[in-house]
Amino acid sequence: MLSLNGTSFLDNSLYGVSRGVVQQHRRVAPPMVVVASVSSNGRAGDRNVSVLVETSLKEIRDASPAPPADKDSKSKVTGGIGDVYGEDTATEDQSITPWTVSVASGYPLLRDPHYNKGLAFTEKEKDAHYLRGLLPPVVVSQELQVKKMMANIRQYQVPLQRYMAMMDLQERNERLFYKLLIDHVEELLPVVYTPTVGEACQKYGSIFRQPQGLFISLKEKGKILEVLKNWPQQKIQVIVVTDGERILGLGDLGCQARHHLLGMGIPVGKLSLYTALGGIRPSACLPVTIDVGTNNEKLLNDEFYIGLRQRRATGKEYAELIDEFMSAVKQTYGEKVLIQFEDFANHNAFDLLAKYGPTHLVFNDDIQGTASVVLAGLIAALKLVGGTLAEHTFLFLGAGEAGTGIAELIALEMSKQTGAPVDETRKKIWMVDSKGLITRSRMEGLQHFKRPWAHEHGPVTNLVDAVKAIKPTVLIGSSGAGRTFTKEVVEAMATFNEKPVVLALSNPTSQSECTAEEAYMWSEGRAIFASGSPFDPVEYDGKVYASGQANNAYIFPGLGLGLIISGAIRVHDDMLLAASEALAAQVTEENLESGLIYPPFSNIRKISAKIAADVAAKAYELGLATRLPQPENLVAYAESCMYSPAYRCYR
Ligand SMILES: O=C([O-])CC(=O)C(=O)O
Ligand SMILES: [Mg+2]
Repeated sequence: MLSLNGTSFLDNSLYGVSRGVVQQHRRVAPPMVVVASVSSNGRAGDRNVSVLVETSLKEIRDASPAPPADKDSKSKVTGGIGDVYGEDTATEDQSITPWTVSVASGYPLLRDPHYNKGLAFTEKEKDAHYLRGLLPPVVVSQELQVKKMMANIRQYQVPLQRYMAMMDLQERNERLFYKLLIDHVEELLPVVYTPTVGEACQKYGSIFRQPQGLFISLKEKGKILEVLKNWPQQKIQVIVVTDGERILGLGDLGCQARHHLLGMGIPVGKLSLYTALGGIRPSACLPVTIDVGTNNEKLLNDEFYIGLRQRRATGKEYAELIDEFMSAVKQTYGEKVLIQFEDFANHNAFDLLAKYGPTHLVFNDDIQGTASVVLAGLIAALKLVGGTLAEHTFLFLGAGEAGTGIAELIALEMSKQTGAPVDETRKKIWMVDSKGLITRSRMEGLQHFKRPWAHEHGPVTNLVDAVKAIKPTVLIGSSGAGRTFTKEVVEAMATFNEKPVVLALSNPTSQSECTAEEAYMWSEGRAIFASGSPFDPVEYDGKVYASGQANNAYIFPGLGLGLIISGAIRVHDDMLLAASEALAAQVTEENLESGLIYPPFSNIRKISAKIAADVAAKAYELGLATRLPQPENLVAYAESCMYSPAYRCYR
């Protein structure tokens, strides 16, 4: 262990670098425990920590005891609090030279969310890390902390208060936050994710918090490479990026809401799930908000708005900023970093995916993740309603990213199953947009992503008439418009289907096309229903109906893990199909009997490992994997790579 007294350590000429922050550090009373190294390019990496140290990896190794045998720290340089990677999963590339990491002890240690354990520091740790007197005498287990925090959170009746309590915890004690989220995933998912995150993005305006990700605005044009260097972590594996133009079904939230945290609400929320549900270590996740302005008048006129106060840049200006970002990311983190596009507006989302799909490891959650989760639900639903996919007829309300993305994946799967060309299988899928049924006669005015769904039919101007005309067996809401599956619509579905499949996908709950209660009531309890945001079980006619959550949160964490563990360099549609099939395979007879077409979220880490294994297997099969040789048991390998939120012992 390289454990040095701060003052003498800084005076030691072996460790040559000293910058302004070092001076600042000298004034901090408690000595420091430091684990340090710099990247091979000699660049001091971590501008946010209080000490920057330049030395070679070898010097640290020499100064370190033999690595302990436990799995967590295997073959890594360890020292004092935290190792040079800062986290512990096998998803790390052991060959890279690490970034600078320095870790404070004493008072700053209690303020560092990555290492803070609160009341769980042991007596030995209190002595070794200058904590004595800074904490009350009790030493509690992480389990007891979880119990206490859950009791605190349950005291709040208002979801936004629970959300804030969770965000506070994340900023205070990251491992406890993830332990809570993992151990109580079903209860806490609606708190840190949809619907509450959407409400938070819209409503919360008064509390200042720490920024939690990178803001890249037009002001940073020409400097994005430098901006990325300001982020404290170097080994990034997943980036979730949004430009805020279509947040959930809520529209343009610009740089979003009115304070720093919420500017990042969606990317931060998604990445929390990458960690909790998919086991990607937190320090490998980078949330990014691209700010090119907003067309939301309310925000533009809001004196507290934190984003660029201008209308959205478009065309060349927009494309150049994104292009600079994409290049800078690849240059900084290499070609195996996964970039997830989230909540871009339709007019950019498809183009960005088409443009960067061939050159980067990119994934659009709203087009591809939603598609994969819905296909999984449909595969499971077939066991209840009978028939093959190709024997069903699909009608979508909403022909944007989610709708056309899902439709395309269904058409691909049908084609795979029947051998018919995709052009043919698409004919079983119909779409209604704001102008009515999409038909060939409307072809000229249609955006390119809607055209494959324009079939021969006379004009139909609204959903009810479309339902009556097409007689779909499956009705899918991807409109972002709440309460659009009216009584008449659901009743019509129930007249010609014994078990109508009704999926109300739009988020958050306020935008859901109908509620679970409405779906069951209006179909006399016969609907197979799932929704993007969760609904509590409902009672109808003396029977309790639970409904599943058709949300991409089932897919992206496992898909991301699979891409990372295989070192994949591109996302392929077959990986999405593999993810769908893996998820559908996790739906048990028991789930189906109670009307659920998704497995419970309580098993999500196991499910993610299975999805990851099948996605990775597909990456190897397609020759897109770079991590060789292929592990023999991919499920076991995926599981062994997952981040654990258990506290580590600081020696
Ligand atoms: O965030 C969610 O809950 C699902 C999603 O991607 C969206 O609605 O845009
Ligand atoms: Mg989304």
